[in-house]
Amino acid sequence: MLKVRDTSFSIDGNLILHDINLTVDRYQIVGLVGKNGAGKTTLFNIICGLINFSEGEVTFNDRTPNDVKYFNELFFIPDTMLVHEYLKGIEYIEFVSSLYSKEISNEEIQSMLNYFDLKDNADMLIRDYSKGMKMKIAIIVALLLKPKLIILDEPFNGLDPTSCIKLMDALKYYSEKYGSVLFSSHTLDFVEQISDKIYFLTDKTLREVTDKNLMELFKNE
Ligand SMILES: Nc1ncnc2c1ncn2[C@@H]1O[C@H](COP(=O)(O)OP(=O)(O)OP(=O)(O)O)[C@@H](O)[C@H]1O
Repeated sequence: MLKVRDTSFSIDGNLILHDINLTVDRYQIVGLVGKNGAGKTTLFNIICGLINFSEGEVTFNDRTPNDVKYFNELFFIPDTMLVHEYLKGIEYIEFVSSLYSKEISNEEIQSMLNYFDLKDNADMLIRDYSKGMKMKIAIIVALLLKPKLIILDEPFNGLDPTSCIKLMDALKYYSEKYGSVLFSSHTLDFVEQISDKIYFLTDKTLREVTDKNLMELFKNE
């Protein structure tokens, strides 16, 4: 379903990503690791059609990012999620679901808020949310919309340990029932625990990790 083929990207003549090949299949969780500045966010921005690439091809269900339908079934949660500060949590959920023309039952919303321990904050302005709470409301929206692919850039950042465990369980459940997940993280344990496939971004190139011993990889970085 998601295919990145022989894709390269440069900024002002500096090569950031070289000849990237990546696939995410249906119902798969794919983890992406790499040191600071390796190019993970850049790669997600390319996949999400937010920046243009110089060479290669990106397709999602055979559509390219210059086709408006490409974005229909893909939901991206950036590392610093820009949520609408002057909406309440519950209003934000309602607003985004209306943008996507998705009817989500109140029961489903309440159960998701409850699961991520945000029920008591649903009527609070997002402006007053903590960093972790903002990430959780974005994750809740993504899970409720049920797109075919959720892309999350460092979703565990700022989450407390209980929320991290809940997020891992929620992503596993999501990938079994609804769709695929592509995420990046610096927490190697989480990546090893939930990923069906892991990619390592280093020296501008991407390779699939087969032995799952990520600690060893980073020792030699
Ligand atoms: N707008 C920009 N102009 C110039 N260089 C940029 C720009 N955006 C990103 N870069 C460079 O591209 C490289 C990859 O950055 P990117 O943010 O994709 O890394 P990352 O793997 O997500 O890092 P981190 O783990 O720290 O979030 C870095 O060397 C960065 O300096």
